[in-house]
Amino acid sequence: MTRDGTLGVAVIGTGRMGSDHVRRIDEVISGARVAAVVDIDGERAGAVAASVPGCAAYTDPAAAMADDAVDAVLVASPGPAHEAALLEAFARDLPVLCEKPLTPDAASALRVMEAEVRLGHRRAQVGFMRRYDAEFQQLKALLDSGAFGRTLMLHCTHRNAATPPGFTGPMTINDSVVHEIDVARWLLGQEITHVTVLRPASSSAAPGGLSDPQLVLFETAEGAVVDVEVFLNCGFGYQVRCEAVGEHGTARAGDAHGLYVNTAGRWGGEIAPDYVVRFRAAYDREVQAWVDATRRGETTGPGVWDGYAAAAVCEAGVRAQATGERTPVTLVPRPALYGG
Ligand SMILES: NC(=O)c1ccc[n+]([C@@H]2O[C@H](COP(=O)([O-])OP(=O)(O)OC[C@H]3O[C@@H](n4cnc5c(N)ncnc54)[C@H](O)[C@@H]3O)[C@@H](O)[C@H]2O)c1
Ligand SMILES: O[C@H]1[C@H](O)[C@@H](O)[C@H](O)[C@@H](O)[C@H]1O
Repeated sequence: MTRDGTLGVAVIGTGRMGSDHVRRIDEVISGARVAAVVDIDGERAGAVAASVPGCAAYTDPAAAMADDAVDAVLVASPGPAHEAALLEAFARDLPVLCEKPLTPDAASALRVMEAEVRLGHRRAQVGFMRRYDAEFQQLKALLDSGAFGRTLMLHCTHRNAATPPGFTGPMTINDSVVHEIDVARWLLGQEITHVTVLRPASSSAAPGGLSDPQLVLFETAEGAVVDVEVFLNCGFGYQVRCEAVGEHGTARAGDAHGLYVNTAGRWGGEIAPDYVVRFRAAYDREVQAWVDATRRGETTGPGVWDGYAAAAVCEAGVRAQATGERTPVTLVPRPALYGG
């Protein structure tokens, strides 16, 4: 850390999320600065580095992590590149904020978890940003207060305007539904034991071969049921909602549509175009929380066990998607490092 205690961060991957996190660290949050950026596309890394005073550009994550100005790492490369970056950071005992998913499959997530367990202390926070969204936090506090009794069901909606090019069927689970997997585990405080995926007739807006929308069902260890409508080419905007059904009441997060407007014989609010807009404040809080905890020498928030458990559920989900069968989730025992 620099003499004033500011955290020097290397941001790995300078695409949509990485460049937004660079802007966030540079302009929005306190206690950190972007010391380096890394992208296998050197031109992109160079262009992003040029926008931040004193920022170095690299094409190799290991070289950036060896830079003396780097105290911590924010991983925003695509999921398949996360394992290598995490293992390199652990080898140097550097704190990490890793964008979701931790890794795209359970075996690689397990390798990452084993490496952190060998290190002997938690070093990574996983980018499940909904845990930092104000409405989701209110919902969590309400359920934890016990006012609604046991939570019996969650009804979730996850809609995107359109999928980016190259989006595949398994990504529906691994990249999108992974958020509901984390939200369900977090809100209910239970592991998911079984996954079922139903595939209605696809929308004509779905790119060739992609099953969209889908209905994903989770069953949990204490008998709760979670349904997720995931519709990634809905066309009209970005919508994420979660309604909890308790014994004594229901509550729904995700309806804040900004200004409520009456005009020309109609009433209504706005729908965010994408996650960058909808979850802007949550990303800000998430990165600030990571920086604050790291400067205190702590690791907080969703961690590697959460990333591993989510990857195991995703793996069952991808199998359930292909077979149409109710598919069990297999988890290794929870290591003591994560409260097991
Ligand atoms: N939390 C969220 O809501 C959210 C939203 C979008 C994306 N994400 C996650 O953020 C990550 C990045 O997604 P994105 O949409 O910004 O992708 P992107 O394709 O826009 O950017 C990825 C960047 O990483 C670079 N890259 C690829 N391999 C690399 C490597 N080995 N080392 C360094 N750089 C590498 C690419 O050249 C590209 O510039 C993914 O894990 C994704 O799932 C999270
Ligand atoms: O990578 C993105 C991101 O995680 C968004 O939050 C989610 O809504 C999208 O479906 C997914 O593709």
